[in-house]
Amino acid sequence: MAETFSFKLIAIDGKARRGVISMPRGEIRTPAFMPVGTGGTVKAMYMDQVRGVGADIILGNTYHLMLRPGAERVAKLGGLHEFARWPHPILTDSGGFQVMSLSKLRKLSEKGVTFHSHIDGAPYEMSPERSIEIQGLLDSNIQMQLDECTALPAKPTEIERAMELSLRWAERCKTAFGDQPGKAMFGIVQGGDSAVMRVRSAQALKAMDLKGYALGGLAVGEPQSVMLEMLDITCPELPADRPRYLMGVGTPDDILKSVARGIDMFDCVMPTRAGRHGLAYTRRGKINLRNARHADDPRPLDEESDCPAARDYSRAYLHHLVRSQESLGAMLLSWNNLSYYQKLMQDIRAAIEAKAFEARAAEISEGWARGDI
Ligand SMILES: CNc1nc2c(CCNCC3CCCC3)c3nc(N)[nH]c(=O)c3cc2[nH]1
Repeated sequence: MAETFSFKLIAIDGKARRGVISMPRGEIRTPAFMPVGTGGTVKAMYMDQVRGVGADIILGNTYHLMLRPGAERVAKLGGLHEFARWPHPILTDSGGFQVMSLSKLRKLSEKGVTFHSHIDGAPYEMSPERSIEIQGLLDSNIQMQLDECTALPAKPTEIERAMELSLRWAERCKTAFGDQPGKAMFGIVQGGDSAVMRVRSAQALKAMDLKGYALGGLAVGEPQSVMLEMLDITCPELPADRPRYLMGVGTPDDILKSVARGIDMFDCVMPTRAGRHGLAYTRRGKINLRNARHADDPRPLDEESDCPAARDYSRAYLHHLVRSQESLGAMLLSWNNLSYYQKLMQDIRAAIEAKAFEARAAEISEGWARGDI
């Protein structure tokens, strides 16, 4: 265990990077996929299973946890690691993105954002300082700055306003965070789909000498080509020796293409949310187990997988569970999907070390294209 936060690059293949983040709570192998644990739980999974499929870090959700059960309550109970029995690193988002997408009657100003809880309508205020305070109360190991994510498409003046506000909030978060050796506060690059704004945001955040950098304002409905273009423009402006986190991404294809452009960390609700809706990720693409064609199929999802959910249950049984809305359906498919995503990241890390990333990425994509699932 390291006393401080450090990022080491182990291998580089083109722009793809294999690295490791060392922190007191443990190490994070990159490129990393971080399962989303919104209310202090990775839905339908035991934390032992989450660890068992190979996750080194999970996400907590400042917005949800501050509303229920409350950040001060979690702190009194020993912090999120104790509360949720996850002893490894936790990254928390700052809450701004969730406020704008979930809460009611929200008002944004220089000071921060005021809003009413989507749960009981109670009024709240989230300033950069309060967001960092809440993430501290949760004992989060990697804390995100409070930012404003611009929905796309947006007018250039709107993109510039939100990007500049986010930079001022980054400074305030850096001041509020202070110096916490074993923890990190990441800045978030904004700038919408504007190359000029992205470069300005990245350069200003680089000057703040932060421990890590997220790319925000993407995966908000823009075409994949636009997202990838923003990566091509932004990554070269960021310091090579700090981790880069692409927020909210994504599908396996998004991940392969983003690793190829220099991204180290990902988070996405897809594998767990899709699992709860009967969708299974496999080496040969996605399977919708609600579909009647699986009703008599005795084959498992993937006989070669080392995950019991993929290897020991027939598609007919999974189809039955999903159709009957049995909890075990969501549990087994979430397990399968997270296992698939972690296996994908393991493949990616090994391929970069072997300087064979491009070829391996092509093989993985062919597997999906082949279908016959
Ligand atoms: C899905 N697409 C997407 N997600 C974005 C997210 C959220 C990432 N996921 C966080 C977890 C989800 C629940 C608990 C934490 C973004 N977050 C911030 N702060 N800023 C963005 O520009 C930002 C942009 C994002 N785009």
